[in-house]
Amino acid sequence: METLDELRARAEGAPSILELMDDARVRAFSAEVDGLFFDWSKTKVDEGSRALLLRLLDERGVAARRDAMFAGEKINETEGRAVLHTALRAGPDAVVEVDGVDVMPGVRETLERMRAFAADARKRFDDVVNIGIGGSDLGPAMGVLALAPYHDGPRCNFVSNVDGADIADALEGLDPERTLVIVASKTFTTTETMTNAATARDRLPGATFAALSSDLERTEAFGIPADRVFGFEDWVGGRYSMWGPIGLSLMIAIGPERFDEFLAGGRAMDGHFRDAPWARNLPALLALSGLWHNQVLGCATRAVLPYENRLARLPAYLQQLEMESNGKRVSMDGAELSEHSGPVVWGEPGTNGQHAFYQLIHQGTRVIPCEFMVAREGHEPGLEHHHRLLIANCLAQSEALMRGRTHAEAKVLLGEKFEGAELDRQAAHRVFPGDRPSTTLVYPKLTPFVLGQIVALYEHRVFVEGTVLGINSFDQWGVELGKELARSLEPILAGEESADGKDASTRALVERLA
Ligand SMILES: O=P(O)(O)OC[C@H]1O[C@](O)(CO)[C@@H](O)[C@@H]1O
Repeated sequence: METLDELRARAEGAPSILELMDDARVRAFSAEVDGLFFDWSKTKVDEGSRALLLRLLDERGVAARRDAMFAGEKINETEGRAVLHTALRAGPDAVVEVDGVDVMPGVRETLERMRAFAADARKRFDDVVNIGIGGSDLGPAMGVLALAPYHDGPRCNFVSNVDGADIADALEGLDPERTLVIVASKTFTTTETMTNAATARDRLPGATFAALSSDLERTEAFGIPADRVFGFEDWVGGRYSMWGPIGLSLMIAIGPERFDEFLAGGRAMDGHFRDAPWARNLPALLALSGLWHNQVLGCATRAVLPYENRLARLPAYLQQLEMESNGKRVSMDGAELSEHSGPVVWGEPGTNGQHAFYQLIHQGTRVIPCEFMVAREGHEPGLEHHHRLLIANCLAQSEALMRGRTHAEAKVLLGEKFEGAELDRQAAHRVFPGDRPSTTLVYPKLTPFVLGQIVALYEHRVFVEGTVLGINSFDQWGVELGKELARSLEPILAGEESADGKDASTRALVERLA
């Protein structure tokens, strides 16, 4: 891609972030929508590079593909499907057609059924156990923790791992009469989920079961009556599904009205993504900062660092959203990508990470672009001083990464303690190279509406990055081979089949573990 080459050339010998920094830059390299403020001034993108990055969006036809997505066109070409998670949060008057048929009456009807079911479940049950994995787990699990201050419904437990410890621990001490087990699986075939669901049925007789799935035949075969099944269409991808039936546990936890606020937050971000010019468009700006760091500068990872303890599951949620979407090796036409695919995404809430892995971010030899997130206000009355410390730490980290500390400054700090060569040696360990990039997302307070804004912001960011790279962000063929091989190994481990066809290492491991 020529524009990317031009960007790489500009990045060579670009001024430092501190040299670029001034008030005008902060104004130019930040944008705000509905209280959400994104600052990407602490990157090395200058005006010229920003113009090229924006050009990339036009060259790659991002606007046309975005409009095609919202219009229900089948942009998930390898599976022949539309991509319409946005329909799950569209307003009451929306009309969204797939193959000439408006899908919104069905969406609204399911949402109404969910609301009635959730309202009743909030009275009848003390515990909800959501059994699902990947997109059928991470969204609601992340959301229930994030919105703990609004959680006034039954306790919610999330079981995902096929490790029997997960389901055994979750079922411990539950009263079947007061427990709702939700089997969440789009396909209703996923080994982990179906194994855990069968165990729950055996071990908790008398519990009420509900299902969230696209496959109504399989839910019936499992024995779940139709009035406790909430279906969705194939145009909702697993990792984009927490807005609909897969969000049922979240709706039960916080109540239907607050779930509506969550949907409204997502809807507001959709409107912004569709209407705002790219230069002020938050999903586009997040994507451009991502492309700059990953494809232009060659940084293979990015850290997501929420200064919000209740966003502890957000990095895991974003790992699936970003890495399952944009971790591809070929472009839409099947040709090998000419650029790297999406980055490794990882992170932990601050300030905990500061006492664990930030050492490497500050002084390691590789540059790790950091995405900080922080709220202006917390939820804990009387603990405002905690929140001030939280904000101070968040801002201190991005400042330290940018500013760094020179050898001369380190020597001054050491004062009289050392001299000569020993002073130089000791100072070298205390040098911070600085000029390390970060972005900061500031939100007013982690309400259901704001969580909706943030999740939709990241969804669209992934879409923009994927589109620029020519990737289909909505399939996940890369998970299939491991599943097939696990299916072939299970009977070998059970002693029912021979390991002869396997390689020497796998045979030796089977022998040790069988
Ligand atoms: O909801 P299902 O069909 O059980 O799938 C769970 C997860 O498994 C995957 O298909 C990957 O194996 C994810 O994309 C999906 O979110």
